[in-house]
Amino acid sequence: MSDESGEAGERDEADDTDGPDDTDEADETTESSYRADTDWPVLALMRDHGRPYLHLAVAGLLIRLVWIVPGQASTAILGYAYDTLFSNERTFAPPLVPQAWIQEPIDQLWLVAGAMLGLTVLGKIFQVLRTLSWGAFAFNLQHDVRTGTYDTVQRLEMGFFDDHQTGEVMSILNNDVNEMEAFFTETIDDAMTAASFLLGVGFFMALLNWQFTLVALAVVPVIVAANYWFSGRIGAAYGAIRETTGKLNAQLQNSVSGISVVKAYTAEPFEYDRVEAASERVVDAGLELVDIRARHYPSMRALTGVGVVLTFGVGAYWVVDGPPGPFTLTLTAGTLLTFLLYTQRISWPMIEVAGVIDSYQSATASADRILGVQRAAESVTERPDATELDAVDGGVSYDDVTFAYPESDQSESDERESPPVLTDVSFDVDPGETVGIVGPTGAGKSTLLKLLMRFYDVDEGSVSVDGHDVRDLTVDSVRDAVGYISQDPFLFSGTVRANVTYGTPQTDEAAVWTALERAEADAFVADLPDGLDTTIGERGVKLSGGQRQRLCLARTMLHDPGILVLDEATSHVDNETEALIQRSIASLVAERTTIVVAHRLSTVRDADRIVVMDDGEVAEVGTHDELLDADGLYASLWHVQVGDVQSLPAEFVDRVERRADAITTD
Ligand SMILES: Nc1ncnc2c1ncn2[C@@H]1O[C@H](COP(=O)(O)OP(=O)(O)OP(=O)(O)O)[C@@H](O)[C@H]1O
Repeated sequence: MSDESGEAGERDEADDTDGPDDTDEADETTESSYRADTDWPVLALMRDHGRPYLHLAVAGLLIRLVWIVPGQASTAILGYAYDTLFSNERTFAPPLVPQAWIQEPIDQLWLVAGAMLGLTVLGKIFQVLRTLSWGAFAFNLQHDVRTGTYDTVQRLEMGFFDDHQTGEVMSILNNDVNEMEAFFTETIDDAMTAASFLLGVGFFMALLNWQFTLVALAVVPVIVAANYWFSGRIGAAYGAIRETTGKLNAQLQNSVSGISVVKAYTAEPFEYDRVEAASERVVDAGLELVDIRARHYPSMRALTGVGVVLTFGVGAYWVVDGPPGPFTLTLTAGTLLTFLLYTQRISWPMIEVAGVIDSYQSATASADRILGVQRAAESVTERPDATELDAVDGGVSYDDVTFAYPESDQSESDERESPPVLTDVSFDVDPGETVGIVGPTGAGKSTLLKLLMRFYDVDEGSVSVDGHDVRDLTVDSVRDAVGYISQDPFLFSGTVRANVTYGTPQTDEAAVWTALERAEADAFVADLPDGLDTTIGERGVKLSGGQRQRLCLARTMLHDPGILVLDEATSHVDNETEALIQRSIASLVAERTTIVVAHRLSTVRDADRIVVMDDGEVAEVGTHDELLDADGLYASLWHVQVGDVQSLPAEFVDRVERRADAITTD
């Protein structure tokens, strides 16, 4: 909060240098993707998030309004006392005070001193109340913006995360929201302080001598014009700073999270160059900002100085020689003293206006990005009449499913469709059945699972659970019914217990150990230094791939879903661990419908049925033996895996060679 008599609140540049990316190209392509392009984005955020705390803002505003006139009365009293007590130009007869109390000059002096002291004490009490109510409003509002934006981000469809870099989203949730805090807690109050100061001073000036007020405020139109110019320039500069800061964060996040690859390839100098380039772009944007400020603030001071000199020069002439030119009102020395004090003091709010514009434009650049995330289109939306999937039998059907990933052309801010990755896919999984999905890389296997989880919605056809189109069901109830174990299982930084009971926090210790036993994870967890309470590091880095996978299986066992989908769940482990995991998966699979995506065909050999995908289409369906007998794509893949390459048909070998050529050409 600025002191009312203090200097202009020039913003600290250090606040603004928190932020570039892989390449210059990426800079260009993501530029418009975080912009809401809304008029008045700060007001929109306040409207969306400030309602519950409106009473606090109103209290702060009322206190401010009540104090506008009394806040400037001391200076007017000083001028009045000078004219009446020292130069005897006027009689001492203040309103509302019985004349009998102020017969003697000493009584008059006491009254003046008492009034000024009373106004100062009352002013400080009002300032405390105003600061408390406005501060409470500002922090609650900022909290609401942060949690609201986070909630929106976690509900956005997966496509958003495919297109946006985590580091930049983090930058919005953290840096941009923090920028808003500075605006809510300081600038709004500073703006009101400056406005009420100007109004109060303007009121007393006009009351004392409206003609001389025109002279004293002659520089104001020039100041307004200069601030208008400043507002446009500084707004563009802040937009560039937020943009480059977000990209720097994205680059830092990329480089730090890929640190093991960086080290393995001794790519530290390369990564350093990328971070340096990104940081230099922030510096360039920051220097532009500094340049604009460096020109503007001194100009403001010079202009207000000209105002004081003008007031003194014309005022002194006016007092001595009477009103100049067209003016008619007389000016006393005491009134001139009051005007001089006012014009001196007015320079702070005049410059503060520039600080408020500066901070407002900074907040606008951040608010625009926050709203850009809050208003990101959701491609998976819940129908208003969506129903809950209650008791799950576990039947799953894919009917003529065609799907293409939405491809966003961010530089144009529009979306266009990429070629379909699934075309007319149909197959059923009966309750309790285990179905394997196999096929060459990129055939669309994982995509099938993502459609079932409603990470995306089909373009044509339908995916159903127990006969209900998943689009007619609530997203939560579908995801509750499906247990998904991916290729790269995610563990949160925290204890083994917190990770295994994630989603089922009330589980007792005995149930946790049972789940660990069934997942074949009990032995290694018991050997950890603190057992269930051992901290396993960010993303479980202190565990092996197989251990992580088994903890995820234990988590799924506690969750006990009606349908289990496994996406290459054993792809990252050795044969011994695979055998262990397969044993634990077997106990999960026995009780529920299971869909298993696998490259290692041995994983699905015993499945009730195997769906063979090829280039987004279903190529074959059957049991392992049926498919081998059919001697098609599955049989060829099987021969590759068992090392029997002599039995491969010529067209399969051709196909693999064409694919390899295509990859090399790409
Ligand atoms: N988020 C995405 N956005 C755009 N295209 C995608 C996305 N995810 C996958 N694809 C593309 O969709 C196609 C099918 O991918 P999918 O992951 O389903 O194949 P897959 O058969 O599971 O492959 P793999 O066996 O290598 O895991 C691929 O061409 C892939 O490049």
